Amino acid sequence: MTIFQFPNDFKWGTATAAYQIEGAAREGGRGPSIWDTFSHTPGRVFNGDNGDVACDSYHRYEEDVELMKELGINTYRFSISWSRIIPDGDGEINQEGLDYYHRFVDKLLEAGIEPFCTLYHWDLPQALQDVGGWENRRSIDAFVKFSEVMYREFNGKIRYWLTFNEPWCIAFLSNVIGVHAPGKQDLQAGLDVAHNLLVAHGKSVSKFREIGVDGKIGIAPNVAWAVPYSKNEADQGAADRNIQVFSDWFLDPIYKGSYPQSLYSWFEQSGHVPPIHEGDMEAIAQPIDHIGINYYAMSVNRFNPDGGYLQMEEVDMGLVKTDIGWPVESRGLYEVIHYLQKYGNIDIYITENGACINDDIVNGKVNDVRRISYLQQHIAQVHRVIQDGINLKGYMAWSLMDNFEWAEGYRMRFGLVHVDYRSLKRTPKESFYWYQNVVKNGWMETRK
Ligand SMILES: CCOCCOc1ccc(-c2cn(C[C@@H]3NC[C@@H](O)[C@H]3O)nn2)cc1
Repeated sequence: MTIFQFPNDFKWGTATAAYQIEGAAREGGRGPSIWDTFSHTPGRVFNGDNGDVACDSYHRYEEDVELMKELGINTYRFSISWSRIIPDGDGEINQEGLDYYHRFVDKLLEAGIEPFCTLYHWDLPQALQDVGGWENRRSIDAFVKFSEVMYREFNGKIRYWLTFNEPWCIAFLSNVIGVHAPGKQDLQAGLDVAHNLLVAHGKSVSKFREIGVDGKIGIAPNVAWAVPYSKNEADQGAADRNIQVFSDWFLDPIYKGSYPQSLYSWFEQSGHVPPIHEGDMEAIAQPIDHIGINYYAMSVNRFNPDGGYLQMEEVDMGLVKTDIGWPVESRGLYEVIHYLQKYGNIDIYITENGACINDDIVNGKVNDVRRISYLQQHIAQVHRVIQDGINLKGYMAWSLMDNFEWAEGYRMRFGLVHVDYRSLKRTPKESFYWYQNVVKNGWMETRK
């Protein structure tokens, strides 16, 4: 038997996001977001699923907090629906929206659970998209205004903040690959969005410092770890580009004040460059306190001239996969966190890690042993990283409960808690009780 002992002050949590769990899409003064539009556009989301109701957490948040108390976590990562706070993106403030999040955050604090708040988890107010969305620099000032409202309103209640969740998804998955909202397939649009969200991030961090918020702030890139299929240069280049587009493209501007040269040149060779205005790179490079890392899987990459904007393809090496088709390989978590040490021994939180395992309820239980195995492997890697002296401060399992998995709709389940989408009944899975034990003990044991 092996025991993996974690620091006493380690943050154990779970994570969710507003559009994926709240529902109440047209209640409480909320305005439409790009995900309301996208999910109601035929063909964009599996089965025509949408977030109109989701897990109904807008009305059931007290029940959700009770589940968190039962789970024993000390941290809960959630996101703010921008269009609940400012329905048209940069106009009037909706007090009902602020009131909702005060009720929710107060419940967390009463339960002794640290709120860990993501300001932007993909749900841009539609009114801003109508005038170009993140391609339009107007969204920069709109985001800074939204973030200022939140900083001033929740200073003293929320101490841990993230500006953006998964900037690669916001920029490239949504505007170059096109499977997420707004569903564009235009490389220049992706570079414009990536740049403008970075400027918005930096200006929001400056506002956070100017206000003197009692807390810490950062950003949460989803990261890729990739190894080349062969030793030939073309395959190595493909793997490097894949890694860099998720992490370096965003963290180099923040930590170094410039884009990574090799990937910048890669895009430039096809005539695409970020729309850098005077002062932008200085605005982006505001010091931050932590980064959140979202890790799910690693990949084996090889060069393919027809392989999209990176001329890269992932090679199926026959590994065990989760039910969304991602290979289970926890080694990548260890490798990528070491890779990120080039930015210094920064405070890192694993703000998302989990498995899509679509087991259903049988005789009142969900025996999701594959999710337990996935979590065990990845939490062991977290322990290795800490043993190496890296400042890994916390782990938030994705997700507390099954929820709206974007273009996959409700068919893909990542939760420790099962949700029946007809009755909205929550049922803790076996992985919930396994994780509860790890959190309670502060250590994890494996059989051998
Ligand atoms: C035809 C090519 O198709 C490419 C699809 O490419 C991807 C890549 C990555 C993802 C992805 C989904 N998640 C989980 C979420 N993280 C944030 C939280 O909201 C979770 O729901 N992480 N990455 C999806 C699709």
